[in-house]
Amino acid sequence: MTSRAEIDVRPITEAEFPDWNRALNTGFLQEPVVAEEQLRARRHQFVPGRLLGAFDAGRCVATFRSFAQEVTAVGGAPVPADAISNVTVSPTHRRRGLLGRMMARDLAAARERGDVVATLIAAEYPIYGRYGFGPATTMTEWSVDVPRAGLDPRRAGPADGGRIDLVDGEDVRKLGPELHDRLRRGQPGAVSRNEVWWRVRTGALRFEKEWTEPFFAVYRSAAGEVEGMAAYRADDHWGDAKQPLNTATVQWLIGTTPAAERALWLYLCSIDWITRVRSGWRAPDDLLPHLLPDPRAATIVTQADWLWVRILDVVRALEARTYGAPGTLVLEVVDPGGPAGGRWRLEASAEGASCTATAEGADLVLGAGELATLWLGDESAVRLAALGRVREERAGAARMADALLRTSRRPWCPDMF
Ligand SMILES: CC(=O)SCCNC(=O)CCNC(=O)[C@H](O)C(C)(C)COP(=O)(O)OP(=O)(O)OC[C@H]1O[C@@H](n2cnc3c(N)ncnc32)[C@H](O)[C@@H]1OP(=O)(O)O
Repeated sequence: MTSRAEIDVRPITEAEFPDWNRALNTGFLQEPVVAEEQLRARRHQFVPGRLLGAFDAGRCVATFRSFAQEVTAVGGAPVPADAISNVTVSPTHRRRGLLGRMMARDLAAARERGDVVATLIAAEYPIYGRYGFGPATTMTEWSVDVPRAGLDPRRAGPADGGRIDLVDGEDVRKLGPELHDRLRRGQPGAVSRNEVWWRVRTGALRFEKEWTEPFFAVYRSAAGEVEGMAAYRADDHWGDAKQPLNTATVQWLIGTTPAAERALWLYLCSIDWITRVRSGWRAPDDLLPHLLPDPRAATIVTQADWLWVRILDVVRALEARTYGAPGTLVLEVVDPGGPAGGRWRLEASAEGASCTATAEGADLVLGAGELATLWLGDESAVRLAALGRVREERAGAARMADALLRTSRRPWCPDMF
């Protein structure tokens, strides 16, 4: 077997892209042969320098891709992020440090470029904490038992003068990007979607062999503004007594106003034959259950960590966001060999925040992963202190951190990437 040092970790060339994709599929336990059409489509994600591979005797045995993204901070500012995806190590080469080498290389380059954070969606919880990532948003998926929800079956469309129309992929590519941009400007934790995202979700680019068009629904307000959009599929399931028992599964649903969210969810829960609606990946405080006369008709089927964040630049990350109250906190961030380590004085006020390196005594001591977990406002410092993951050096500092950092609505990342 080739020794550790002989395995080359480096950016791939475009000519190596097919071999890299074979390794990618292998790592994700998918059919290793990637057809020419899929390769052509996936090539749109090839950015020189941003796809790493590990090569053993010329064969690709590990993959890693990062791309430019923006993640919305609390308060709405877009923050430049190094989004990480397609992380695999072939089963023949696991636990020999290949992920560690690829991650170190990518994070160093991200820091060099000036990215403020790195982001990813973790396949398994234990993988990324060691690299200074912390879970920063939570995903909840509901299953709605439609007959139990208590909706009036005579209801016909939105009651607010708005309307819902079914559209095709081309309309989605036209209307979706601008709608989504409005959504993410107001949604902490949301990430940017590039053109490839829209093309893949509408079948204009086929990353996978099997693709069929879902239903696309658009909500327009009484004033004619596009305020919401959803993609959903329905299965074909009938009961023994010849009654329809179909499930609608939401692929994605975005609304820039509560009226749009209400209209789209009530639409989905009132389609004839549909007796169950799977919500897809929502924020844990999504309106959905409470739009139903009987909220218990919506049961949680999945709840898990979702967007993981790694702070690369503490000053810019903390200055990019707004705070729930004015106050001063000195944070000692433990990040051995990493960019977030040090003691930082955060001064938050209505005018914004300033963050500077300081030699003062710390109020709170925490790891880089804990800082990332607190950054989008979803987690409580008091809770992390109770877990022993944050240490108070000044009594009441964790409570103070919560007053500053936490938000009234929870952050949400609608996307998987
Ligand atoms: C953002 C994304 O793309 S998420 C997708 C992640 N990919 C997958 O889940 C695909 C299947 N899994 C894999 O391909 C590999 O197991 C990987 C990529 C998760 C890990 O790759 P490896 O090269 O084995 O990791 P590496 O050897 O660098 O491990 C570093 C450390 O993390 C630990 N580790 C790695 N993966 C895991 C895991 N799944 N669970 C627990 N610990 C893990 C290792 O034990 C090691 O710990 P140590 O330093 O204390 O010995």
